[in-house]
Amino acid sequence: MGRVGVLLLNLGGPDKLEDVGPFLYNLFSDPEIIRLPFRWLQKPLAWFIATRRTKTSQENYRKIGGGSPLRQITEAQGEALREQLQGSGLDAEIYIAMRYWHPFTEEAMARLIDDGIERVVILPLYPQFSISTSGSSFRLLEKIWQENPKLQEVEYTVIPSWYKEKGYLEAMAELIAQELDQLPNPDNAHIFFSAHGVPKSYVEEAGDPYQQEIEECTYLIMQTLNRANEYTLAYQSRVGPVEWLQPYTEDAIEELGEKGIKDLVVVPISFVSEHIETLEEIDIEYREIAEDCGISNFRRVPALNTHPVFVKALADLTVDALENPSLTLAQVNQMKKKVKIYPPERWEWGITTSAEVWNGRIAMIGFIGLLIELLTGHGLLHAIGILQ
Ligand SMILES: C=CC1=C(C)c2cc3[nH]c(cc4nc(cc5[nH]c(cc1n2)c(C)c5CCC(=O)O)C(CCC(=O)O)=C4C)c(C)c3C=C
Ligand SMILES: [Fe+2]
Ligand SMILES: [Fe+2]
Repeated sequence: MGRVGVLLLNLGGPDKLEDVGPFLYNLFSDPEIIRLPFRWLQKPLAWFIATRRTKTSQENYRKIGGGSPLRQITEAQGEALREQLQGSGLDAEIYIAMRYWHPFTEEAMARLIDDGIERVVILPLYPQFSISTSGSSFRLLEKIWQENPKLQEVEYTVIPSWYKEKGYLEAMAELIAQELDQLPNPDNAHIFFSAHGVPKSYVEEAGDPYQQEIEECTYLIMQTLNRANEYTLAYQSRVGPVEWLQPYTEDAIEELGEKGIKDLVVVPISFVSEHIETLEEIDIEYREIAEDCGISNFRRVPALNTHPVFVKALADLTVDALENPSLTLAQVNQMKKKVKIYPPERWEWGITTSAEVWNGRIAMIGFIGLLIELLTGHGLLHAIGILQ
């Protein structure tokens, strides 16, 4: 076998407060994060939203030490994986490919080519697939592969999602059990799975399998845990005005508080490293909500980070991927997008879903155009003299 590389995909996060604005701009420039009918609107809208969000987001990063720990943790995971693979006789180089911040996917691919890697395993650090996370990285990689002739000789295989992996489920169950057992009465605790949300339209219109994978993953973790505790699944971190997957974490916590739940063990399940949504959103914001509604014992299960059982699971996934038939990026992008075409391909007359979708979009574009014009002083209404 030629020289092997493992490409670890992750989202990336600002290392320091000055990075927050450009990081947010990169994130909102991605059509897999904000799905617009017109490409030309993407960059101005990304600039607009990033500019508006930067201050609040910086405040949140300030509360967790002035930047995201994601790069450091992902590097430690990469190093632990390299050692684990070496221990089982596979010498592999690890490459970290972030989607919106350093080390960018393009940088990782350039290094991988320079190092003369001949076989690559593409392993997203997201257990469940979403169009907005692994899907976005896969799409970018497909483009990089198509555009670089040097990559035509590099063999690769993709692991689309891996939430059913035994070692992953066992590591999650172990961490939950540890947290439950800190409580005076572990059997009475309510287990609260908090997944990162996505807009509802991703699932219902674009066919994102994310919700189904999250639900199945939650069920499998509970089976592995093998305890009789009651549990809830809710979705956190909603951004913007559209509807996201429900129930929202904040509402579900309040409801449990009203029902008289006193002990809550919160499990972050869409992500395997500590990041702003665990350290700030759960540990600070949701804890406050819980305490305000009478939940006196609020505990959060730590992220997997470099948990040895989890690292072993990543190594097993890598070895299995090398031993099994390869999966291409085109196959995975096709396979994971299985329901409706978005936007609807064929126009239908009357009060149809497609008409409603387009009406909404046209109204949104008009509204955004007006906002940008009011802020910048340039645009159609100024040109034709309606605004001065
Ligand atoms: C599985 C995990 C994630 C999904 C799904 C996801 C979808 C998603 N996220 C946004 C908007 C933002 N995400 C931000 C940061 C961020 N998101 C994830 C994970 C998922 N996102 C991570 C790991 C991070 C980085 C965290 C860090 O420590 O830096 C941010 C920036 C932070 C903030 O301002 O709140 C935004 C904004 C959307 C719109 C979306 C689905 C469409
Ligand atoms: Fe996010
Ligand atoms: Fe958030």
